[in-house]
Amino acid sequence: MSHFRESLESIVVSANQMSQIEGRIFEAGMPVAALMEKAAGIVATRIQQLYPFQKVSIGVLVGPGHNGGDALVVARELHLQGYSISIYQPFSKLKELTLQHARYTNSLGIPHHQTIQALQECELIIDGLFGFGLERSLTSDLADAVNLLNQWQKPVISIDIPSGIHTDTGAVLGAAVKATHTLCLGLWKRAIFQDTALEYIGKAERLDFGIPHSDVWAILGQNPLIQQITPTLARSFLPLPRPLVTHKYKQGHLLLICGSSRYAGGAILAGLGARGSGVGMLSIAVPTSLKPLLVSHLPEALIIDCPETETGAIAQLPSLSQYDIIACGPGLTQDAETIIEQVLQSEQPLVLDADGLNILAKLGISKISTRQNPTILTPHLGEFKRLFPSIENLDRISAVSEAARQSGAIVLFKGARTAIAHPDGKIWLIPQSTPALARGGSGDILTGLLGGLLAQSKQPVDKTVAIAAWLHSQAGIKAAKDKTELGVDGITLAQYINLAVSELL
Ligand SMILES: NC(=O)C1=CN([C@@H]2O[C@H](COP(=O)(O)OP(=O)(O)OC[C@H]3O[C@@H](n4cnc5c(N)ncnc54)[C@H](O)[C@@H]3O)[C@@H](O)[C@H]2O)[C@@H](O)CC1
Ligand SMILES: Nc1ncnc2c1ncn2[C@@H]1O[C@H](COP(=O)(O)OP(=O)(O)O)[C@@H](O)[C@H]1O
Ligand SMILES: [K+]
Repeated sequence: MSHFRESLESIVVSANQMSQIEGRIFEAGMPVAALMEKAAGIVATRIQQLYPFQKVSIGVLVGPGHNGGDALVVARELHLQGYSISIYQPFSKLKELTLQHARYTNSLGIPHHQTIQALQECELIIDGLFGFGLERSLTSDLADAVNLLNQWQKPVISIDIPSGIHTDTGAVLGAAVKATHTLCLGLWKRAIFQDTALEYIGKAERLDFGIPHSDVWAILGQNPLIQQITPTLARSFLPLPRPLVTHKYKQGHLLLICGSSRYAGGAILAGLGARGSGVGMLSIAVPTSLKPLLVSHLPEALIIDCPETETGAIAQLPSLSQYDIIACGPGLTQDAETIIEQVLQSEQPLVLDADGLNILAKLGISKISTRQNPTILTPHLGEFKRLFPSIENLDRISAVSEAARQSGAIVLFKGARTAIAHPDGKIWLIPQSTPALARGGSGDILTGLLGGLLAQSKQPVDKTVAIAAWLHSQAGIKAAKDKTELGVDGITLAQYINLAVSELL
């Protein structure tokens, strides 16, 4: 892919932004019908690549707007190529252009049906009910039709976005088409990155139909607020190549503070994540009784044995001044409150995870507001709710953005699709991952990896946080490919980090 085309690949837009971008194109003179012909023509070509066997019978769902218009153009082209097409068109009132296409497909003899049952024998469904113009919930008859379609469990290709999914929030509006494949038109829409929409989107693909870059930048600005991490961005954010003349302390010194007699494994896994980052020097502060265990798992790390509480948590920390980055939390238990107070006073960038976050929630999130250097919070949903109880009823992308704004921290919101927000409004999205990571210990690996990359990086902190999350997901994907979704324990995951890096280069 050329650099020119690739630069649109990272862009993620809302419905409103997409409609403004299209609006500029139309205002400049591009006929609406010509743009539809272009976009839908590319969809039809892609469907032919995916299903080249013309004997396949295809059902096409047609909505009232331009998504329906796209679907009719696709129906026409596939019909002319010899495919057997049946159309489901439940609306009598159509937008003018869509109506014209419907007249023509009718004249070609393609059957138009008002009930979805007529499509029951079709082997493939193309969904053009609604695109980014969906503004209210699907009503009863239509919702019933969509639910019935989902029960058939046929291959479904959705045009632009699965119909019924809100383009921004990814919420299901009444009912939504469960696609096996989504062909996103022109620019990635927000919903593609929302956990709530994932089961509906299937395999997502962006089809470029030649949107002028100037129109995109005119609406989004040169530094768009929301971007997904692409391999090109990931490559440019990595702390590579290393300078030839360097030494270990110049490649970053990370202090991990983690573990307790109850949760020893969290410290080991965070250490292994840091190992995967290639950090120059790794120190790990653990309760004194854990030292021999940590030394045996991580011979390269400097293990600092800390006095421990009666319950086996870290009671006291060494001086923190010599480290580039501190990452703190995995396996601490809630008894480590005093040390969280101490790390909050530290002058370095600070990553807080797991019990570090639970203790911070108790102390109050405002505790981080006086910190001079960045604080990075890495909550999963449960931790997020404890930290930000006032953020309710928002989709994940809006929620993480609001959390960063309220707290002044960089917030990495873990999930099936992890999202990272900077207090200035910038958001990074992680496009792919694997449920193989839904497993105790995956998050500890991320904490170590993130700390280790931050210690080495010369990039802005939010970019490094994003690349850590991206590598973590990629390592999971690669491990799951080799070992199945059941084979990605923490130690395995850590070993695949390096493979994710080397494949990127
Ligand atoms: N305008 C163009 O020429 C292009 C449009 N494109 C397509 O156009 C789509 C956007 O088209 P539109 O703006 O027409 O919007 P949609 O086709 O997504 O749907 C909007 C229509 O559905 C109605 N509607 C919304 N919610 C409804 C509900 N719950 N129940 C019943 N009716 C409902 C609206 O009143 C409107 O008529 C994109 O997703 C894409 O597929 C792309 O092909 C690019 C080119
Ligand atoms: N369904 C999923 N798909 C992709 N990634 C997931 C999924 N569930 C969890 N993850 C990832 O796995 C990690 C789990 O972290 P966390 O919940 O902190 O676990 P732990 O504390 O047990 O290590 C996060 O990076 C999260 O994004
Ligand atoms: K659709």
